[in-house]
Amino acid sequence: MRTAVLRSIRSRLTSSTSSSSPHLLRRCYGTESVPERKVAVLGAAGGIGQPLALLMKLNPLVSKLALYDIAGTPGVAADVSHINTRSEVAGYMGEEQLRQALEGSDVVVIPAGVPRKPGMTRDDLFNINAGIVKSLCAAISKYCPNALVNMISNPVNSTVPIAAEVFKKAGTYDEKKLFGVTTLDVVRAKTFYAGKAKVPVADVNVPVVGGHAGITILPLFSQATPKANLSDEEIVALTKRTQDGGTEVVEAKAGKGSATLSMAYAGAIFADACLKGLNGVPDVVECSFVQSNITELPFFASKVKLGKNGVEEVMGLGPLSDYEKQGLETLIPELKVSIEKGIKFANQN
Ligand SMILES: NC(=O)C1=CN([C@@H]2O[C@H](COP(=O)(O)OP(=O)(O)OC[C@H]3O[C@@H](n4cnc5c(N)ncnc54)[C@H](O)[C@@H]3O)[C@@H](O)[C@H]2O)C=CC1
Ligand SMILES: O=C([O-])CC(=O)C(=O)O
Repeated sequence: MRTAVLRSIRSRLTSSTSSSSPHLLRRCYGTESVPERKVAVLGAAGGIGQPLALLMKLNPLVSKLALYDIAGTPGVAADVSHINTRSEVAGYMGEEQLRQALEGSDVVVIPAGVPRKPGMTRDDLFNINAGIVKSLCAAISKYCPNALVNMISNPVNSTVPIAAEVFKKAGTYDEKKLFGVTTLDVVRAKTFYAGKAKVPVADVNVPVVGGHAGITILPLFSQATPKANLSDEEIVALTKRTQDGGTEVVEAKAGKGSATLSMAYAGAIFADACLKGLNGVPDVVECSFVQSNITELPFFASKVKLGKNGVEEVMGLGPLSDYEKQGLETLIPELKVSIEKGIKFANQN
C-alpha cells in the first residue's frame, strides 16, 4: 500500500505535467546522469511549507533540499531528512542562516507569509507579506541571483511585481526566472471540470490565465480537454467555483488558515516542472504568472514553456469564447491595480 502510494506520487511528479514523451522521461530519470539540483523552500515550517518539503523530498530531481523559516525548521528538516530518498536535507532558521539556505540554489520556492482568515481578500495580506517578500528577494539577489523563483506568497498579483522591482534594483532581474505560482488554480479547474463533465480527472487539461485572486483568475473551459458538452450555466458555475476556490477553503477552515495541502501539491508540481525545464526535458508547459506581453499588462498568467533558462516561451491565449473574452476585459483593470501597487511599494519602501 505504502509503496503504491509513493509510486503514484512520484510518477505524478515526474511525468504528466508536460507533454514530454514517457520514453524521454525514462531515459532522463533512469540513469545517474540526473544533474545535481538544490531547491530552497522559504517559509518551510508553515502550513504549505511542511507538506511541500515532504513532496520535494520525494522528488528524485532534487539533490539538496534547504528548508528555511524564521522558526521551526530544525524539527521539520530532521523529520523529512529520515525519508530514504535522494536529496540531502538541511534546516536553516533565522536571518543569519538565510545566506547558507540560498547559496547554490537552482530553484527557490517562497510560501513565506501570512494566510487569509474568513472575510479577508488576498490583498488584505499585502501589508505584511509585501515586506516579507521584499526582504527575501533582496537576499535571493545577493546569494543565488540565477535561481528560478517560484512565488507562492499572496497576493501573488502584487508579490511578483515586488520581486521583479527588487531584482531590478539589485541589477539581477531576469524575467525568465520569476514565476507567480498559479498552479493551484489549474489543479482546481481540472478537478471541478472532471466532476462536472464526468471524465477521468487524470486526462483533464484546462488552461487558467490572468492572475491569482477572484475574478483575475480566468479558467478557459472552452479549451478544456477532453471535450464535454457543458451548458453555459455549467461553465459559469465552474468558472465561479474556480475563482472562489481559495475562499471555499478559507471558509471551511474557519480561521485556521487557507489551502495548504492542495497548495503544497500544486507547488510541488510547478517546482518539478521548473527542474525538468532546467534539465532540458522538452515541451514542459505549465500556467504561471510571469512578465508578459500577451496583453497590455506587464505581468499575466498564461501557458508558459519552461526550459534550461526558465521561461522559454510565454504562449498566447488561444481562441476564447465570448464569455471568456468578457472575463478577460473585466479582469484587466483589477489586475493592473494590483501590479501597480506592488511596483509602487517596492520603489517607495
Ligand atoms: N499562490 C497560491 O496559490 C497560494 C498562496 N498561498 C499563500 O501562501 C502563504 C503561506 O501560507 P501558509 O503556509 O498557509 O501560512 P503559514 O502561516 O502556515 O506559514 C507561513 C510560514 O512563513 C513563515 N515566515 C514568515 N515570515 C518569514 C520570513 N521573513 N522568512 C521566512 N519565513 C517566514 C512563518 O514562520 C510560517 O512558518 C500565504 O501568503 C498564503 O496566502 C496559500 C495558498 C495558495
Ligand atoms: O485563498 C487564499 O487565500 C489562498 C490561495 O491563494 C488559494 O487557496 O488559492
